Formats: sequence, C-alpha cells, structure tokens
Amino acid sequence: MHQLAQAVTAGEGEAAQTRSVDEALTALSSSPRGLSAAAAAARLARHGRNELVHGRRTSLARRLLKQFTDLFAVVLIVASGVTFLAYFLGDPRDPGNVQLAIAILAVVVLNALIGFMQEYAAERTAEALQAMVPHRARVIRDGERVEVPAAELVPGDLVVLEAGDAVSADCRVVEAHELTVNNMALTGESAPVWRNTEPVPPEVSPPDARNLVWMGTTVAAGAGKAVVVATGAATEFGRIFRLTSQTTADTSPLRRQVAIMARRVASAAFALGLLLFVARLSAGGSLVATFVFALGVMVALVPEGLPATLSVALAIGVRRMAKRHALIKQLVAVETLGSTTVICTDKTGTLTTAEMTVQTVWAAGRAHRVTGVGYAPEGEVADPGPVRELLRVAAMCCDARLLPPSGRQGWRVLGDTTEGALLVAAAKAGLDLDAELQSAPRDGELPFDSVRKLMTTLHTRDGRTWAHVKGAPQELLARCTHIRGEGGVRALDDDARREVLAANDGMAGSALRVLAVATREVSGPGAGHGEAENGLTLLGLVGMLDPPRPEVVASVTACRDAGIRVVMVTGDYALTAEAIARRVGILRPGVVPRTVTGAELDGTDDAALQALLTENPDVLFARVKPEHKMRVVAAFKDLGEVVAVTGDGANDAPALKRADIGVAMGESGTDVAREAAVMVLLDDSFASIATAVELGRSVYQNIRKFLVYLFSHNIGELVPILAATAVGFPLVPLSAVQVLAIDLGSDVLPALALGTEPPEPGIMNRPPRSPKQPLFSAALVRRFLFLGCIQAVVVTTAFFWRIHTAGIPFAEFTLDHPVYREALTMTQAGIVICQFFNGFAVRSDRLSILRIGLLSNPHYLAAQGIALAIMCAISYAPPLQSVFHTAPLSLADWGLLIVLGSLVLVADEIRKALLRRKEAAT
Ligand SMILES: Nc1ncnc2c1ncn2[C@@H]1O[C@H](COP(=O)(O)OP(=O)(O)OP(=O)(O)O)[C@@H](O)[C@H]1O
Repeated sequence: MHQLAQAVTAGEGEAAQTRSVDEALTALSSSPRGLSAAAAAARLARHGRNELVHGRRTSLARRLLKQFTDLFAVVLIVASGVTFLAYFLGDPRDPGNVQLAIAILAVVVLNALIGFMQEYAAERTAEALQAMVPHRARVIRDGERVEVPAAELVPGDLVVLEAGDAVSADCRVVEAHELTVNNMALTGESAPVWRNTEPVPPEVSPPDARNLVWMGTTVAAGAGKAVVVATGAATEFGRIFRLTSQTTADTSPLRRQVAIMARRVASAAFALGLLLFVARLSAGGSLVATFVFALGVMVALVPEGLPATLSVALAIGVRRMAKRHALIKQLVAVETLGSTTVICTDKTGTLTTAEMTVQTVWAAGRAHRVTGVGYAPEGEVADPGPVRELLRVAAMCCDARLLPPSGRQGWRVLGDTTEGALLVAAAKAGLDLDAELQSAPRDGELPFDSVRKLMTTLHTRDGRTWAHVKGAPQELLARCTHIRGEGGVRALDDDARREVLAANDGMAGSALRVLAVATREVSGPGAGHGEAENGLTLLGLVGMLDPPRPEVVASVTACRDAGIRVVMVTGDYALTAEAIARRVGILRPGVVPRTVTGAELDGTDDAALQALLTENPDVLFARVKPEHKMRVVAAFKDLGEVVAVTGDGANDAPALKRADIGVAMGESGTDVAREAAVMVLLDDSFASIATAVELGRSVYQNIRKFLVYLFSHNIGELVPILAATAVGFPLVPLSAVQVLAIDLGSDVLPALALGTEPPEPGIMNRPPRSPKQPLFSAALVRRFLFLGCIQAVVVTTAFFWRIHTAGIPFAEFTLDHPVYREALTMTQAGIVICQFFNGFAVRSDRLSILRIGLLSNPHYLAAQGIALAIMCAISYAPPLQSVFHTAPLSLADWGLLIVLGSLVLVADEIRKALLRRKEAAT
C-alpha cells in the first residue's frame, strides 16, 4: 500500500512511463486480473471519486451583487434615486413619490432575486443533466470484465480501451492493439497518436510518452488495456481544470433576439418618456409631477418580467424532453429542434430494437433454421453439423458476453448485440464457448471498425494460429479465396460467389442483418491486417432478425405529417436497409427507393449529391461509412435544410457536429458521440427524436404566446396615459406603482403558465418553421397590436367612464379625490381582467378556445386566480389602498369590466373564425 501511495501522489505519469508493464502493475499493486472488488472499494474510500471537483466558484454574494449591475437594474436604481429627490424638491411634497421610489427599488431587488435564482437553477439543471448522461468505464476486476461508473475508477484499476471510448483517468498502457488516441482536449493536437506498451525514458515529458493515456482524451482506433495511475483532481486534466474556471455562456439566438427586443422596447420607452416629459413641461406642468408622469410611462413600457419568463419556458421545455428520454445539452437546441426539416437516422438500435436473434445460418450451400427468440439460449439449430464450425469461429470472434438471468432481469448481453446473437446461436448449437477458448485462447485482435466492417481474432492451438474473421458479407467475400462446402474446402470461383451473394440477398430481402464468417491459418499471433484478413476461407453466412421498434412506425408517420423528411443512412446492406425502411414506413408501399451506397457516393461530387437529394424524395443510403454520413448532412445543410442526425460511433462525431442537431445514443453510443451531440437519447429510439421535435415546436409556440400576452398589455398600459395627455386630464390614469404591480405581480404567473401549455392540436400537421423567420415576425407584432389595441380601448373607456359619471371638470381632480381613486382602480382592474381573457385568446393563433379547452391548462387558471386575488387585495385592503391610491370597486364595476374585458376574447374568436374560413376556402 505504501508503494501505491508513492505512485499516486507525485509524478505518477513520469514514474509509470519508465517502468515495464509488469513493474507498472506491481507498483500499483495491480495485476493482469485487475483489482479485487474489495481493493477497489478501499481505494475509492482512500482516493475519493474520480471526479473533477469544481474549482472555486464565484461566491453567492458576488453573484447576487452582479444582478444589480445589469443595465435595466442600473437605470431603475437611478430612476428610484431621482424619485426620492423629487419628493424632497416637490412643493407640496407628494408621499406618492416615496412610494414609487420604494416600489422601483423593490422591483430591482425582486428582479435580481429572480435572476439569481434562475442562474442557480439553470446551473443545477445543467449539472443534473450532465450527471444523467451515462459515463461508464469498462474495467477488469477479479479477472472479469465489468462496467463501472467512470467516477468509481481507482488507481490500479485495469481499464479496457476501445475505439470511441473517452479515457476517464490517467493511465499507463499495458496492452495495445493498433491503439491510437486523440489528445486534442489536452494538447490541442487533432491528429490521433499511436500508443504502445514500451517503457519510455524519464527525459521524455509525460504528454509525449507513448505509453500513457490521459483523462479527457479519447481512443481514436484500435483497442488495449491500461492501468490507472491517477484519478480525479490528481490527473493532468484535473490540474488544468482547476486553473480554468469554467463558464458556459448561453448564446441561444432566441435569447439574443428577446434580449435585443427588450432593449429596443426599453430605448423606445425612454424616448417616449422623454418626449412626453418635454411636451408636458412646455404645456406648463410642474417639473416634479411631469417627471413622475414620464417615469410612469417608461416603466409601463419596459418588459420587466420577460427575461425571467423566457428562461423558465426553455427550462420547462428541457425538463419535458428529459422526461420523454431526450436530454438536451444546450438550451439552443430546443428551438432549433422545432424547425428541423430533415432527420438522417441510422437503423440498428434507432429504428430497430437491436435485440438480435440469429434466424438462419447458411453453410455448405444450404440454409439452416435456428429457432427461439431473444437472448435465452433456448432453441434449436436444424441440422447443426455443418453449422457448428461456422458458429464456433464466429462466437470465438466476439467481445460480447452473455449474462445469465439475475433478479428480475432475463438473459442479457454485455457489449455488441450482433455478437450477443452469435453467442446465443452457438449455445443453441451445443457449443461450450469457454472450453473452446481454453483450448484455443485468443492471443490477438484486430477490432471491428465501421470502415473495414470486419473484426478478427487470433487463436493458437497446438502451436498453430488461426484467424477468425466475421463481418459484412460483400466486404468479407472480397477477401476470401476459398469456401467450405459439403465436400470440403474448394476454390471460391465466380459461381460460388454468385451463390453466396444470392443467399445473402435472400436473407437481406426479408429484413435480416447478415454477417459472413471466415477463417484461415496465419503465421503467428503477431499477424496484421494484411495477412489475417486476406486469402480467407468462407464458412458461410448468419442472418439475424433485428425487429423494428414498434413505436417507430407512428413516429415516422408523425414526422412525415409534420413536413419532416426522414432519411435512413445506415452501415448495413442495401436490401436489409430497404426491407426495414419499408417496415417502419420510411418507404411507402409500392415505392421503389433510390438506394445510394457508400461506394456510389465516393464517385458523386457535392453538386450531384445535392441534385440527387432534391430529385429523389425516397432516397436511402446503405453501406455507408461515417464520412459519407457527414457528406449527406453537409449536402442537406447546403440545401438550406435544418438537419438532425443520429450517430453512435466515435467516427460519427464530425457528422454530429456538422448537423444542426447531433443526436447521440445514450445506451449504445460511445462517449465521443455523446460529447459531440447536442441531444442524447436515453432510450436510443427514433420515436424520442420525433417527440423532441414536437416539444421543440411547442416550446417555440409557447414563447410566442407569452410574448404576445406580455406585449399586448403594454399597449393597454400606455394608451390610457397618452389619451389622458391628449384630452388634457391633469393626472395619470394608471400610476407607475400600479404598472409595476401588474408587470411583476399579476402578470408573471399567467405568462409562466402559458409557457407550460401542452402542444397545440395539429402542431405536427404543419410544415416546419423556417429558421430564417424572426421571433418577432410581422405576424407576431400584428397579433399583439390587435389584442393590445382592444385592451387599450377597454381600459381607457373604463377610466374615463368613471371620471365622466362624476360630472366634475377635469381641473378639479386631485390625487386624493375619491372618484379619481376609483377610476385608477378601474384602470388597473381593467387590465387584469383583459389579461385574463387575453391569455385565453393567445393560447392558439387560429384555433378557438373552445377547441383548445377553457380548462385544459390548470396552471393558467390557478395563475389567473392568484392575479385576481392580488387585484382584489389592492382594491380592498386598506394598507394596499394607501400604497396604490386605490378604492374598493363595486360589483357593478366588476360586472362592467368583465363585460368590456371579454371583448378581447370575443373579437379574437371572430378573427380566428374568419381566418379559418379563409383557410378552408383556399
Ligand atoms: N461486431 C461486428 N463484427 C463484425 N462485423 C460487424 C459487427 N458489427 C457490425 N458488423 C458488420 O458491419 C456492418 C456495418 O456496421 P455499422 O455498425 O457501421 O452499421 P450498422 O450497425 O449495420 O447500421 P447502422 O449504421 O444503421 O447502425 C454491419 O452491417 C455488419 O455487416
């Protein structure tokens, strides 16, 4: 243990790089069997979890203080100061000014608190989401390969490295097969670098040492094993992490658009306030009163509650998507999702369940049926004799493991499910894999990659070494020179090739995924690709069923109705791809697809590819490599489409990055893919993408809803003030304190509730929104002007109706006149009532509220209940009456306001009915 402590305290990398593999393992008290579970637990307690503890964060107090330095806050603080001053300068002194000053300060404090809480909540959400993205490491413990959370790695752990894995700790390589790593995160160097197990002299600096791999880097290709030398903060990455405090700015265009709009409106408010100030002053108003009046106008127009509401709406969207298995890593993706026009999806696992079962084995010129479904090795292989050798070779060439039932779980596969199916079939044929591997242990491996589409293992028995190769049939067939038939091994002539291909097409045409299996003797365990994967003897083909996910058919239809094109881009064989595309509805019955293979793509330039995409609505890509996927994505983007693409492998990362929405698989994907993606599907299913698109559309719609809701009441607040100025009424029809009570009191919750609206009926029956369409489109502005103007007329009428019925000349009204106080209350209550009806109106642009359902958003009803309660308190509670200069309203007053206010909804219903009629006519 003492030795270990030394090894993992200082200079772990340097010490480890100079040692031989055995010395490195011994120094860390580890072995080729890895640590024991007990030793791992003890070390975890001693060294702590393998996590990067956040560096010193900005203190809470400082973060709170930061909220007061925002432009809005500063302006409001200055306004409040000036209002206080106005009280002392005023003659006579108006206590209303003190109240206003305090109210403005209260607004600043409230806004700062909301902003602070939101920032905090957003950070927590981000952390929680990050934690949900699975991050695992494969290690050898007690001689067994197991998966553990990466955070539980300890020094001495033997980790298994495969292409696409993120390296989760600093390690010394102890086994390497064509292993290359990408150190970009650490060194900025983008080209992959080779790793091997040879000791490196101490003068080589650790980052250059070829036998070390670092936390934060990724395995580019090949495979290997490495022993952990440092974890968590002790790693090189941890050191860098401590030095840089990380802040991730949210640069969502939506937020920017809203912020710009809010700023513009604020500037307009200041300009208008200034203009009115000058106008009223030159008409002979007193300096102080005019100033307070102008301030009221400004405050009425500034959309104080907007940024808070927007953040909450986006956060709600993210949370809803997470519940439906789609984790969004960047808020910006929520809005982009809604305008997705093309989804490029792979097949295995996304459209299909990836629960493979071998159904047919083609060997010695005949097909042999295999019965049973799932991973339970229960079933039979018809005539297993000729099949057994094929399944023995195939099963020995697998990394996956079959796990027997435990607890409530049945038979499972650890690792690749294609391989799992082979293991099950071998067991059904009566093979004892452990015994086979004992007599011919694996002593070399050329791992699978989706470019070669092959995997090879090397096995030695009695001094002779054999290569076991499995892979895509056409690729493997091209490397075979012989075939094993009924009469033994013979040369693979053209007839035999044709026979194999026909068998392959027969299986693929019935949606089976086909793998070919071959073998040959090689010179020794060191055989490379050139020797082991050429001159092979073909043993036969294995056809496995990968059933379509049942939920996918409905989702593909939903996407089509929503004007979204679904394009399959798969590594699998064309016929299998077509058969599955038909079963899930990507290809409609009777449609002959234009199937493009990776090889054809290589001979197609970008312009021709674009033409191909526009001219062939039923295009399908098969046998493609990751770089082809990237080209398809790029071509769609160049055509102006908004593209979502799925990917799981490490080499899918460029396509995921290039797409507007990179979608990685949470269950089967590699760490690299998950890092490159903006969305991670927890259940790997295509259906979750369709749901996320629907939710993305609904979030965008909801944002528009509350923007209309919030901006239209600004008109309702402003117009009465302008009208009073125009007709020479000496006092304001709505005080600044009242405006603030509406903007930050009664209107905030209903606006938030509109952000929780469920997707509107028919939301997926419309074409996607153009990404170029600005949030504040002409339609949106027209909409809030329409609703706002009706509201303005209602509110102005309510105020002047009360003033008029008193029959007193304007000039006689003073601040404390009871009729004026009642009229003030009418204005405020009028806005609250109008907003009640307005909220129902904005819930859909074209559908009647009766279709949407008056009671279908309980949050909205509750929020409006609170808003009305606030208004009643302001009207009837004496302490609030004195702050707001209000008076109790009679039932008749309320009745009048309800009748007038309902006009907002009635007028909008008429507009919608006309719109629908016009739509039906065209
Ligand atoms: N473990 C494996 N060993 C050998 N060959 C494999 C293995 N997995 C897949 N293959 C072969 O390589 C081909 C390509 O695999 P790849 O993973 O690129 O795509 P896919 O899984 O078939 O489809 P998709 O891209 O839709 O997920 C497969 O069709 C299969 O023939």
